[in-house]
Amino acid sequence: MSVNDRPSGSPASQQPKPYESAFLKACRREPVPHTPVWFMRQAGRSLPEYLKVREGVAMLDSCMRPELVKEITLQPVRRHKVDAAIYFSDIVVPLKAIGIDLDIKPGIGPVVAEPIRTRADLARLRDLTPEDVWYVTEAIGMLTEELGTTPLIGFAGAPFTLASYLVEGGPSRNHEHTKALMYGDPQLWADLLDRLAEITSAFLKVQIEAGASAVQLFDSWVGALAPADYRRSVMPASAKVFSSVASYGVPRIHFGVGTGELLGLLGEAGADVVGVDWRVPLDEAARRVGPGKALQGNLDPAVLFAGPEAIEAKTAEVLAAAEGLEGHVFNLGHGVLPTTDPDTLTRLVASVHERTAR
Ligand SMILES: Cc1c2[nH]c(c1CCC(=O)O)Cc1[nH]c(c(CCC(=O)O)c1C)Cc1[nH]c(c(CCC(=O)O)c1C)Cc1[nH]c(c(C)c1CCC(=O)O)C2
Repeated sequence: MSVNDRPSGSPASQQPKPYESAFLKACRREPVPHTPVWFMRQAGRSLPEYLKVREGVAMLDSCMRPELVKEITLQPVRRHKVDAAIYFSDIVVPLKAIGIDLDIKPGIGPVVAEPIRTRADLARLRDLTPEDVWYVTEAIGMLTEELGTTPLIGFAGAPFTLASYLVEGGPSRNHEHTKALMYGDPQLWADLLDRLAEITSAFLKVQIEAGASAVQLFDSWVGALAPADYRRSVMPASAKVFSSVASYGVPRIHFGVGTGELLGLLGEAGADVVGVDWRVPLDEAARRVGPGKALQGNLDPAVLFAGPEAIEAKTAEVLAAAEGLEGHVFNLGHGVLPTTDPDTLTRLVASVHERTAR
């Protein structure tokens, strides 16, 4: 029994629950009062109140302070009236928590001191326990209380995207070391991805057990792979993550960038909701994903710089392509860009709600 179950007679059910929220209904492909909206990277540098509370606090340190995590997670909910909160953290937090020496460098991203490239290196990836990430349990406990009926999305990096940072040692355009390992030593690669699947599964379970109502698996860089390689070398690990949390019954969202050719497989890996970037219109994405899944997306985040008329026109385009989908969660096709004017995001939420009110 989790906090996400339908209300019953138990005392815990007397608190308002997000079960009937538009966001969770859309994920379950049920009728909604309006199309729900949230934004990847809705918390972060686009918000002056975020920059203020982050002053003098390093990114990874901020992820380990429950009060600060709570405040940053709530900021975009208060300001934009989005339909869901996303837990403030980073995909590398569970790796840091098991003792990998890494940092998030401003303007660069995660940097790993000693890349993982050999069988001996694998031993550094030990199991993650709930005690390793006690601050996640504590922050989510506080958050679900404050959020009331607004759902909280938990998240993790998918095995491929985590492997890419670990093997390259940092952000990479071509993922050459990662692919060299994948093509050159398939057994070591499979063992590495399996290890990461275990860690990711444990991290998602901590978040769900603490009260997250949905989870998103970010495989941001998986669009670098051809479908046959994805199916053979990556999908088993991502599928393991999805099946490890299936019994909780919370919606599982799967997202990557440049995944037009992979959309069907991203669904097949075990997602209930497939995230789509801006390169494939949602009606075409629905054909590629097939029946039985909701879709999330897919306004180009750069459109938010084009002025109110263009934003409205492109929003209408996304919603028109989403008409007739089994379930649609409105989002950007990737994260909010740091220089985005936050007022455009607030207006966008209101506009989607107005245009889709039923
Ligand atoms: C690939 C990836 C990372 N982190 C994440 C991904 C997957 C999502 C995606 O594809 O964008 C996931 C992530 N990272 C962060 C969140 C917070 C929740 C939210 O979406 O609001 C989420 C969901 C906070 C963050 N994670 C990071 C920031 C910026 C650092 C800061 O504010 O000081 C935030 C708010 C740092 C980070 N961490 C990472 C990158 C590429 C960067 C940006 C580096 C930079 O441009 O400075 C790795």
